[in-house]
Amino acid sequence: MSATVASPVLGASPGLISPGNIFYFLLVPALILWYAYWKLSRRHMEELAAKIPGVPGYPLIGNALEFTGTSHAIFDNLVTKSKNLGRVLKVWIGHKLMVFLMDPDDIELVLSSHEHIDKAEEYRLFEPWFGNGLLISTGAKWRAHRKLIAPTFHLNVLKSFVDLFNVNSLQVVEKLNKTIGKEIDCHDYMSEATVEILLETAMGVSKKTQGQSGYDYAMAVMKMCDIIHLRHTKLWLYPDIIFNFTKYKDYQNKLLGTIHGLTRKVVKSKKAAFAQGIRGSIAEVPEEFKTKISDKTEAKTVVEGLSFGQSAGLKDDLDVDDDVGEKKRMAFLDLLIEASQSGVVINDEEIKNQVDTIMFEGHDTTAAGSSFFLCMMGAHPDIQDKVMEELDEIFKGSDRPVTFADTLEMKYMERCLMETLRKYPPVPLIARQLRRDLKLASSDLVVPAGCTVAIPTFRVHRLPEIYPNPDKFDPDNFLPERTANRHYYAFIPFSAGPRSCVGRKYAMLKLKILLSTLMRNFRVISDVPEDEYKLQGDIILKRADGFRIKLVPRKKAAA
Ligand code: HEM
Repeated sequence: MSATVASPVLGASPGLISPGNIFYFLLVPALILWYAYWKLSRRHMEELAAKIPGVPGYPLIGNALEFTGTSHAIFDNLVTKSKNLGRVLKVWIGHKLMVFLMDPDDIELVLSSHEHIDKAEEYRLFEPWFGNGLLISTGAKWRAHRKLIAPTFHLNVLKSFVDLFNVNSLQVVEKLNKTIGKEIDCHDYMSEATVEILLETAMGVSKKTQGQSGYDYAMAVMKMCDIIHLRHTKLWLYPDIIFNFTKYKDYQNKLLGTIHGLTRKVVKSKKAAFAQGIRGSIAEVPEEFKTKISDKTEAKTVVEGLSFGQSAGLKDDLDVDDDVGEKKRMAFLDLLIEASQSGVVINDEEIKNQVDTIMFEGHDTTAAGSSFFLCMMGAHPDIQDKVMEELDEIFKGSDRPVTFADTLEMKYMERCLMETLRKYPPVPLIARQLRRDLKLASSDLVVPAGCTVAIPTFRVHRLPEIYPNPDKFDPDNFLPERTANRHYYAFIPFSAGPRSCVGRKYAMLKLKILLSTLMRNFRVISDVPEDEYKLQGDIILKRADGFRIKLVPRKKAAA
């Protein structure tokens, strides 16, 4: 071979020092150094994690295979496996550590803390949807916005929504009258109704002027949840760098177009009304629906269902009894727009984020809760009879609208609602990012900083030590004598502590008015026993087999 033919290596450079070689010489040690640093920085976490019991996994992927299959299969698998394990359980998903806590004493440490308030990293997938909204924000921003928003769900504001809850509930009855005797998925009806109720109450706009049906919005939300759940379970879709090149990204953009389209319109109409000096909801209430706004003495007789936790001697920012003053007693969007006029506490983009957050949190959770309630009525006719007896006692056959005072009399129905939220908590899992090690109360274990702490409400609500016969639907679980000595953190459908649900009183009042109106008009029939339900826990708990029920009229349906 002639010496003039350059070797591909030597010919490129007379020595070993080519730019390519320098790159490799530097890259390899840099990678080794980075890996050594990464391993070292995780040593503390891995040492503590090694002591926590868990399911054996595989190298590199850990327990990731437990999260494969259909939504229902994943949910079923996790629930079944966790039943036989202890109350603290570790799971590795690739390099990510998740520690599940099921002991109420441990849960209290996390949820009551003002330190462990950061949402888990997995919530970042909501960012394109909610931006920096209350559900996912943290630190000073979260604190300032929580302080601003919590009073807008004060009982005195909620009482002013009673008439609109009534009007909207009767409109659902009219729609359902057309389905008599046919099998329906009641979740479709509940989703549409809960979106429309939110528009007319917390947002204070008329649903008629929004040009897009609540149903389209609700369906877009449901599909967005499917995408987010898919990214939580199909791990290759989790990093944006891959997700952005998939068909799901385009689909997500389309869905967000529908979702943000509605919220933009809502903010625009409210601002226009505000500019004209109009305050409060612009939705119309026909004269016959106008009930007397209850006086302050009634607020003092609030039962535990509305004033969650107060009965257990616990208070948070929603349980303040003091009169917060006329100025602060404004509905959600009214107050945000007023605050934005000064531009200090909240700007326009942040208002949109909060509207997106409340529209999602406020509708999908209550749609699931009310749908499960109706299924429970169908599955337990004896319990349904008792609910009807109580309602007949309160309303004595009259068609009059529900008053706030009536809702306080619905003691048995409230127990049924609580029991529904126990067995089927709409938010089946709450997750936090730990910034500091957490020494557990139930054992000597320490949960390491840097991991995700997951609180599976669905499992906690079925602990046999706390709820004997936990799979039985038994509203008496919420008799005062039974709740009195129960650990407060053993029933957490609305979470608890500083990051508890701001909408819980709104939810309970709305559900009582909506569901009592339905139960005054219909009997629910269902021949699917509870143990045949196929559940899926993608963000919000649902029945994968559909919320199938039939309705028959309790009295002659309106023509
Ligand atoms: C049955 C109905 C509802 C249930 C079961 C429920 C449950 C929950 C839960 C468990 C959380 C904590 C989530 C977490 O930490 O990841 C939460 C937070 C929240 N909920 Fe609800 N919710 C319901 C209804 C509502 C309603 C009607 C609204 C508003 C109108 C609402 C607004 C919010 C907001 C804004 C947060 C975030 C609070 C914060 O982080 O400071 N929720 N909800």
